[in-house]
Amino acid sequence: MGVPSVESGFVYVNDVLSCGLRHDAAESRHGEPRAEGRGGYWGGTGATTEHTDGGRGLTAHMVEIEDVHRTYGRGPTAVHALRGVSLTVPRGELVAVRGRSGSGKTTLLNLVGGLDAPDSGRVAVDGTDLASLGEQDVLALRRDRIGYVFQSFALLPVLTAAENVGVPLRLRRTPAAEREERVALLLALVGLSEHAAQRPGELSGGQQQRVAIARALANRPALLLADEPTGQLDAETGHGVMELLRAVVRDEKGPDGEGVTALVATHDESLLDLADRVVELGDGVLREPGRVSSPL
Ligand SMILES: Nc1ncnc2c1ncn2[C@@H]1O[C@H](COP(=O)(O)OP(=O)(O)OP(=O)(O)O)[C@@H](O)[C@H]1O
Repeated sequence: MGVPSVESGFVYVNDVLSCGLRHDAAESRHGEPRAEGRGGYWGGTGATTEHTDGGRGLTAHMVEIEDVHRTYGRGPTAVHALRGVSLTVPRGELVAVRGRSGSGKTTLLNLVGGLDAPDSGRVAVDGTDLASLGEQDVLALRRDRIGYVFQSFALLPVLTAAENVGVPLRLRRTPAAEREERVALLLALVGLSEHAAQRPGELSGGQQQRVAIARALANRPALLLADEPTGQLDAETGHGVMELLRAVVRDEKGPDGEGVTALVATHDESLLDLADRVVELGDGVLREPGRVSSPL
């Protein structure tokens, strides 16, 4: 069998990036079809929410989740992953969602990332109600406005660090010179300029996650969704990666001066002090530590 080409790598990563956080999201673990046809997303007209700041026309909240329910399966084996979750994430904040394994963190991030639709309730991202978007609009939102960071890094092993970072730019057909400039800048941002020519297998786990964060930033997303980004790293390396996400949310600005917002799922207690706000998922309900009940 021949060596996989860069092009086949793009096809793969396009799948990964457009499928987002959970690679098996296209079909549920129980064979349940995804949201299409369930009366969920991708049938609508693109309505926006109303609470704009009046100046730039942006909503105050990057993410608005209102009384969202999501159940997998039916009958006695049904799993009520989310049971009336409400949450707002203001622009420019880093919000951490913590909760034990199986508490619904990935389910929540999938809904925000437009990979799945709630059974009921409302999810709005960047001022747009996702239920009002058609499929192509959801794809465009994911490609242009959201960056994903996975626990497993999801880098292409045949590509160098620089090529991995450049994949989203290639998918958007960004001219080579512009692409190379942005890749160099991003690798410098994550402290990996010296490692540009190395492949993932030649990098440590922490370095690989830094490459993945640089890739997530390539298209200047307004929202970063990170699902257990430190889950495969030791405590110290994980803290470094979380500090990087913190710095990105504090310092990075898009071409229009807009900052980055992040929603990060983690069960690592040591990372929580870096968040602007921590919310906790348990039994399908969201709580702010110290508070008794949602909504938040
Ligand atoms: N596609 C699916 N089909 C059926 N059940 C699912 C599906 N996805 C998640 N679940 C169930 O929903 C619940 C919440 O899962 P979810 O993956 O959102 O939790 P999590 O907090 O992200 O867990 P982890 O930290 O282990 O990744 C679990 O009981 C899980 O088994």
